[in-house]
This record gives sequence, structure tokens and C-alpha cells, in this order.
Amino acid sequence: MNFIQTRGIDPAYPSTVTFSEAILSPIASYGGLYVPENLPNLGLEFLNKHLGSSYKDLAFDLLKKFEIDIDANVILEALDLYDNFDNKNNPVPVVKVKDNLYVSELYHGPTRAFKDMALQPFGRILSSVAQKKNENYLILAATSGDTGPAALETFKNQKNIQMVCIYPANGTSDVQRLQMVTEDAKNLKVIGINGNFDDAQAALKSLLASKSFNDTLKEKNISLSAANSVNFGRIIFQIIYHIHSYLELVRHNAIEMGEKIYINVPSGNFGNILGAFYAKEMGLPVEKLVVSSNKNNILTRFIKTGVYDIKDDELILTTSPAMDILKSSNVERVLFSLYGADRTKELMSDLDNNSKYELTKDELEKLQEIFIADFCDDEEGKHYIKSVFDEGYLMDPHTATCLKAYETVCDPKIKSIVYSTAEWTKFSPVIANALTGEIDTRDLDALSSISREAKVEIPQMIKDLFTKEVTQKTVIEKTDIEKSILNFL
Ligand SMILES: N[C@@H](CCOP(=O)(O)O)C(=O)O
Repeated sequence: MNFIQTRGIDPAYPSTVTFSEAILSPIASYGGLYVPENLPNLGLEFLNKHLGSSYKDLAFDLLKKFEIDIDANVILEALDLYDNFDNKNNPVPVVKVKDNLYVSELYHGPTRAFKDMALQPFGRILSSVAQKKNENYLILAATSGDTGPAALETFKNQKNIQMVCIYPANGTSDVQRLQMVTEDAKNLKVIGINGNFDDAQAALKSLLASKSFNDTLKEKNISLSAANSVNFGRIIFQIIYHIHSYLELVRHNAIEMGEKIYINVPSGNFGNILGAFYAKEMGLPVEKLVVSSNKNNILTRFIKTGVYDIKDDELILTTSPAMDILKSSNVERVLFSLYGADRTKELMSDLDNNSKYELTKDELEKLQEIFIADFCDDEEGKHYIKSVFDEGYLMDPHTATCLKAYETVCDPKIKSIVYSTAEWTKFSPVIANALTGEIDTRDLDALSSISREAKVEIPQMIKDLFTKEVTQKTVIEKTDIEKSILNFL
């Protein structure tokens, strides 16, 4: 299958590219993104066929449907990385929390967040394509806390790869930061910036599009790619777990095959729910996609009003930092699917030039046929963490935001899957505070207090972070990112 461009075609670019070309060079004409030319139609036949399949078999068959230009043995090797998750037979358990409410736990990989679901196999595939071409790649990642650790983990010590991860120095949890700054592989560089995630992502996009930066890299015999969800290589793996989660509900006899459900996703850069959007487009029975966010509530406002307006917004630091985002990259891919390339180009250029765009009434209706949304502030989040804990389930603050939308915009008679994007260990102070009222300033104290209260073990890999040497000490102004990357190479 070929890939096309969300903002139409600049004559300087090829009109279509293969999957490997799209992942090696993820930014398309006019700063747009690559999307599949068409989506495979799965239907109930595919779902029925995979009721008894393992996660890896489902994934392999789905990837086959996309006809990507990657050797089958490379795909199989990449999928074998799911064997390192907590349960090699099921990397994504789906757990019942209360009547009609299920949690799909996406955090059982090496860095304890959902990003491992895609970055583990995607990193292996990208590295293998680079090695086969015998080319050197610089992979950039901008992170608000979860992508960074997962990207560093997947690319560390990979041949032909150097990787730079940019994070907001004061915008992640301690555990997220420690996961990054204690990485010591020679091919990795971690850069903290005095700025927020939007600054980090803007720098990444501008470097990907910069001719002079790319030319400088070429002189060093290096090409440039990205590990964020702007890269379709991430998204393709983020479709699979939505289908798997649906099948898990059928397997648990929670739903009949074909029954429609809500898919409720904590959303920031929109990659996770975009995977669900594509799964729905491919035939997964979904009532609505529920977009949950924190006090940085631009996605909720957009879905409720059709106006994406961040002119007067200041990014707020919250207790669900992975969603502290205003310029959400993957909304663009939905705009393209619903309204086409010309309109997407117009809307995205409004956003770039005026920090605002506005849908027409008809366009908004089309969006609202698919998406509903609500946001949850930190205090409400703590309330949900506590009340769900009292019913026997421990969840992180990102997952907790979904509980608000579950109550406010979903029909309780229809089953919901809420996606749990991170393990409790990554955000212990807020969880400890929600459960016990304690205010722990040190993560270690908060981890112990949750461990006591909830009778859960702190995983060794999390404990180890607090004694590991900090090897990545760079913190710079956001204007110095390019210089700092070039110094590293
Ligand atoms: N929430 C992310 C931000 C980057 O998102 P991505 O899905 O585009 O990689 C994070 O935690 O880093």
C-alpha cells in the first residue's frame, strides 16, 4: 500500500511513497503528514477469524492487510518484542472495573507506558530498514514524558541509529525524567529545554522540515527521521490494540461480536485515539470515540464547538503531564480523512498563521458523528483515582481523566473501554495524595505510600531509577536545540 499526503502535493515531493519511505522521512509536502492511500476493510469476518488468536498473530495479519514493504521476517522479529512484556501471551490485558466499564492496560512494556506498544516494534523495524539501506539515521523525539523513555529504550545501541530526545525540563514526572536522564548508551542524547512540550514539538517539526539542517546532516552522512506519532510507523501499531481490546471483551463474554462500544482515550497528541479512529473506519464496531483530556482542554473545545483556537491559551502544567499539549499533531490526519487535502491544508495554515481554525457547521456535524469529548481537571482526577481505587482498581492520573467523560458524555448502558496509558508508578505523588491525603514531595515516599495502601509491589526497575547515575545533564534554552543536537553528532 502507498501513502499520500494530508496537505496535498508540492511538486518537489513524490505524489505517493511506500511505508518504508514514509517512516524514514515522515514529514510530507507543506509540513503535512503521511496517511495510507486507503484503509483495509476488516469487517466481522476478520474479527471472528481472530477471536482465538494471540496478540502477535492478530498484529501480523493486520499488518499484512496494509501490504507494507517490510520483510515478513523483520515484522515477525519486531512483534517478538511483545514477548518481553509482563505476560508474553497477552501484552494488553483488559480488566473489568465496574458494570459496563473495562480498562485496557497498555502499560505492561519496558517503560511502563502505552508508547512501548508501538515504539518497541516500530523501533526495530526502522532500525532494520536503516541497516538494510546501510544509511545512518538521526531519530528525533519530542516528549511530554512517555514517548521519550520508550523511544530511548527501543533505539538504544541500535546500529546505524543516533537518537535525540527533547523534553520540557520542568514538565514531566520525576520517574519519567529519570527514565530518560539515566540512559547511558552512546547513541542517545537527552536534552531538557526551558520550555514546554509544544516548544519541543515545534522544534522537532521545524528541524524535520529545515533544508539547512538536513543539508548539514547530509554532509555528515546522516538522514533524519522522528519517533513521534507524526510518523505513521507509530500509528500502524496503535491500531492493533484497539482491535485486540474489542476482541478481549468478546472473549470475556462482556459483549456480543458486532456490539458497538465506546473507546475512551486519554488524549494529547491524538495518536492513540487516531489508531482507534482508523480501527473504526476499518470496521471495528464503535459507538463513539471518546476524547478525554486534562485542563489543557483544546481537544474538548474543538470537538464540542468546531473551533480550534489556542491564541489566548497558555499551556498549563498538570498532574497528567503526558497530555500537557495544545498543538495536537494527529488531529490533522482526521481532518484529512473527513474533509480532504485542500481543506486540511487551509485549516492547518490557519493554525500555523493565526493559532486558530474553524470548521463549518457541516464539517462539525461530521466530526461529532464520530467523536465526543470532555476534560477533567487535577482535583476531579484525584477524586476519580480515589473512587475507582475504593472499588478495587488502581489507576494513573491520565486514565482517571477518562472517568469524567465516561460519566458526562457516555450512555451508561453501552459498554466502554477506557485506555490506561501508564502504570501508577510513573505518577506516584498525585496518586498517593488522592489515596491517602499525604503530600509527598519525594517520589520514593509516594511510591512507598501507594505500595502500602494498595498492597502492590514497586517494580525493581522503578526503584533502580533512584540510584542510577544521571548521565544526561543537558538543559538548554529552546533556541539552542539545533546547536546542541549538532554538538552531539
Ligand atoms: N504524550 C506524548 C507526547 C508525544 O506524543 P507522540 O504520541 O506524538 O509521541 C509523550 O508522553 O511524550
